[in-house]
Amino acid sequence: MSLVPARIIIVMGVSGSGKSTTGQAIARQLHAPFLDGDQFHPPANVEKMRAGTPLVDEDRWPWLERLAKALCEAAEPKGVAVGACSALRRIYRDYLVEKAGEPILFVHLEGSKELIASRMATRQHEYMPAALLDSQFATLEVPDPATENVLAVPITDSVEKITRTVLKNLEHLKSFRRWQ
Ligand SMILES: Nc1ncnc2c1ncn2[C@@H]1O[C@H](COP(=O)(O)OP(=O)(O)O)[C@@H](O)[C@H]1O
Ligand SMILES: O=C(O)[C@H](O)[C@@H](O)[C@H](O)[C@H](O)COP(=O)(O)O
Repeated sequence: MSLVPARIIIVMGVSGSGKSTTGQAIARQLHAPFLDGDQFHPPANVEKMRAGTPLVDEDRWPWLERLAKALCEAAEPKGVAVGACSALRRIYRDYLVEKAGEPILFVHLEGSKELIASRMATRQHEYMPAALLDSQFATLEVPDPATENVLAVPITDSVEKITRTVLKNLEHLKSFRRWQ
């Protein structure tokens, strides 16, 4: 499926894959607002993850809805907004699109568990333990480019290179012109 024009871009992937870092870099280049999914969790979700307990579907629906609606609002002023959200399962991605009421371009940060574990080991995170990485991979349903509006990029590339790759793909989306 060729990429569908979207005002909302969500950088997705397992914890530690680089969503916050890359999402901020893309937003900077687009002069767009950046919304980090981590900020939209209810306290109960944060406490659960901090305690080393993986979230389940029921924990995620209100979080995903809040983030989708906030991204819609954030995209109003300039016609673009960038988010970071693990969006691990296909049903979560479909739910984000449903609640946004418009297309979303997902950028999937793909990398090995070993590489991501090594990056988690050297980062400071408010609450997410590296011990949850296994459950993240167990829950991840890799997006299918044939049926989902997704661009997969390898996290072995630098943040700068990933950002360039994403922007290059946006150029083919007519909505990109409004952002320049
Ligand atoms: N492309 C990259 N190359 C090297 N290091 C990266 C890259 N992207 C992110 N990082 C580093 O990996 C760690 C995890 O990134 P982060 O943005 O916190 O991931 P997430 O938001 O998916 O949990 C951070 O220390 C970050 O600086
Ligand atoms: O289970 C999930 O859907 C994810 O764990 C999601 O909740 C997010 O990944 C965490 O908030 C940790 O944030 P980072 O992805 O920034 O590590």
